[in-house]
Amino acid sequence: MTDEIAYHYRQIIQLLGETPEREGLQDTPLRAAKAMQFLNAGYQQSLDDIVNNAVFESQTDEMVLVKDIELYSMCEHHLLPFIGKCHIAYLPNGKVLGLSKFARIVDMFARRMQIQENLTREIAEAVQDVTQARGVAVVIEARHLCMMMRGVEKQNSSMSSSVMLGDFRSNQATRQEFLMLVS
Ligand SMILES: Nc1nc2c(ncn2[C@@H]2O[C@H](COP(=O)(O)OP(=O)(O)OP(=O)(O)O)[C@@H](O)[C@H]2O)c(=O)[nH]1
Ligand SMILES: [Zn+2]
Repeated sequence: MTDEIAYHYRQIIQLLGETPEREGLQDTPLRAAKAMQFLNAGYQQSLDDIVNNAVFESQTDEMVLVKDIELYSMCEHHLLPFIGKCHIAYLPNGKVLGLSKFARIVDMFARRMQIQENLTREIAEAVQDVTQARGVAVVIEARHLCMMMRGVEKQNSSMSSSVMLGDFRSNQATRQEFLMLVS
């Protein structure tokens, strides 16, 4: 698979006007193939694998917030990166999720071809699925290189997207508390 992707990268490099045989580019197709496979590794993962049963019984029913999870993904329109932060909160319902698993869930969905809105929803639904929480809230703030390096070339714009499930959707005070904590 890696060799096949590398073969196509070699063709692309040539079509873009470069000489794939020149010294600096000789190993580039293979490196690029490996990098692209890493950035799309989320397709090979499942929620069960990454959560690995790290769900623990707990009587806490207060909001748990994991803030500022770094996020690197690729926009599905241009295959260029979008980079930002993800904030996840949930209202436990007898179970809590291992802390590192929030970042693993973000990475699993970010390492796929995405648009930010769908990524936000997939993360929220996965956390809901695993924790059976009374509510889940996810906010992503990101900058899209397809808008910065090309296209409209706007360097300072960023995009915020959010998904509120359960009590975060139905209870204004809960939603406000979350938004205040992440702002
Ligand atoms: N909503 C949303 N749009 C995105 C995301 N990533 C990229 N896009 C947009 O997808 C759109 C694709 O538009 P097209 O007109 O088909 O493609 P294009 O000619 O390359 O568009 P420009 O970027 O405007 O040059 C652009 O408006 C991008 O800014 C994302 O995560 N969410
Ligand atoms: Zn794009």
